[in-house]
Amino acid sequence: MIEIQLLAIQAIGEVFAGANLNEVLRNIWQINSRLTPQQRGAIQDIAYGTLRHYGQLDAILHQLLNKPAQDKSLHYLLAIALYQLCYSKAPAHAIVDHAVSSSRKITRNPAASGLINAVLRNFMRQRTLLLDQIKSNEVARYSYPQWWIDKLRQQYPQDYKAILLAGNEHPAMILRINSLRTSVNHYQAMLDAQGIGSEWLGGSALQLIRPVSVEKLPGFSEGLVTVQDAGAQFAAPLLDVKAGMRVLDACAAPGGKSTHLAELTENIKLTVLDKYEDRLTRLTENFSRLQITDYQLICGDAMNPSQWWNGQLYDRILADVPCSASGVVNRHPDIKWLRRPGDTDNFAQIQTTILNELWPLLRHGGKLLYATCSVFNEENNLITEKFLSIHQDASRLPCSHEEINNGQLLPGPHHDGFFYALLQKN
Ligand SMILES: C[S@@+](CC[C@H](N)C(=O)[O-])C[C@H]1O[C@@H](n2cnc3c(N)ncnc32)[C@H](O)[C@@H]1O
Repeated sequence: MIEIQLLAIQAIGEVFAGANLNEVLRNIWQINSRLTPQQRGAIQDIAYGTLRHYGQLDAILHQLLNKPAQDKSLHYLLAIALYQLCYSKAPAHAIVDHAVSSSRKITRNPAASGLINAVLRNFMRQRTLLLDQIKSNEVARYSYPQWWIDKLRQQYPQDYKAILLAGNEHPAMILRINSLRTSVNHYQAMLDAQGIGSEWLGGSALQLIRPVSVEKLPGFSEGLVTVQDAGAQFAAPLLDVKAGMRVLDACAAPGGKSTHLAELTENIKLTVLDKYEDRLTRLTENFSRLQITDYQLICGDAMNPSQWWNGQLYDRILADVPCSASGVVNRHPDIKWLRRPGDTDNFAQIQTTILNELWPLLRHGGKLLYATCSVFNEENNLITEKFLSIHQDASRLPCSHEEINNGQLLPGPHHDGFFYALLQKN
């Protein structure tokens, strides 16, 4: 457990220094190639769980420490051990013993191991009282930065608590059945035969009762299914693509929504664009696994179509723009600690530019779907309302789905948070 704790500390330290958790873990796996799948799973669980509940764990530490630990690694070690004590089934004495040993690997200062031991044992003695004392502290209760809580309360006075809590749940594993290759009923029977329970959510979406690794999914490498959140699966059907149409996915990588477009309608002229070469590599892997070969790939900037556009208008455009990702914190708990209050304004500028630049590429009568995985209004309705006020040739079509309210799909047990605005050129 000591090595697991130490690598989890490294991951959390790098996230708080500004790095993306997935990339950090990928690097840790690469450098420590001898880690077993179980060890990787344990590190991942501790890193994700500690970040998911960091507001609470940090508040407990503030109660227990007279002053914050000088060495940040010791602070993260305490947070990790508290996470394990509160949320794991590991025996408490083993967690404390291992934390003390881990502290010896971090520093030779003997006071450090004494501190770790005293703080953790103190927590175990006063657990109920300490948890009670931090109840009135919102950052501790919800485990989000205060500005994030305040923004959601202001924008969703009725729903903000449910949104915050949904972001702290373990994400569901949802599959999209490739309708070109199989059917929902048939694939569900294949899952049943493997002892993998699932629930149909509508359309091509099946939620697994318990997540499994993709290698265990029948026909995964042959392209029968894709792992994709149910909310993300709303995008392709909304765009209403017909055979023969020219379709642009302007922010396409890693290809979740564009592969869905290709699965839903055969014989479309699909162009997939993304600004980043490395992300396009992942996209091509996904296309080839799903055996989709008929598409045009462009590495280019959606903010600057003059660099890559050949002048032929599109019938449909998907603009799944870069955003704060505030609707998918359940999958990426690092996001809530990495974002800063001003980030939404920066994203809004990029989103507005992409929308304005893509609009001239759409033919008259054509449709553009503006999408984000954010719940912040500045990236969603505020962008599209401003766009509609400036572009007289644009109108907004309804996104008819009972769960989508004014374009916004709030995160819940069966899907993440998304925003969709379907715009038509008149
Ligand atoms: C929300 S993700 C898209 C997810 C994708 N649609 C899917 O369903 O798998 C946004 C994508 O936009 C890309 N991106 C960011 N800025 C861009 C730009 N200026 N032009 C084109 N792509 C951009 C990012 O690399 C990222 O892959």
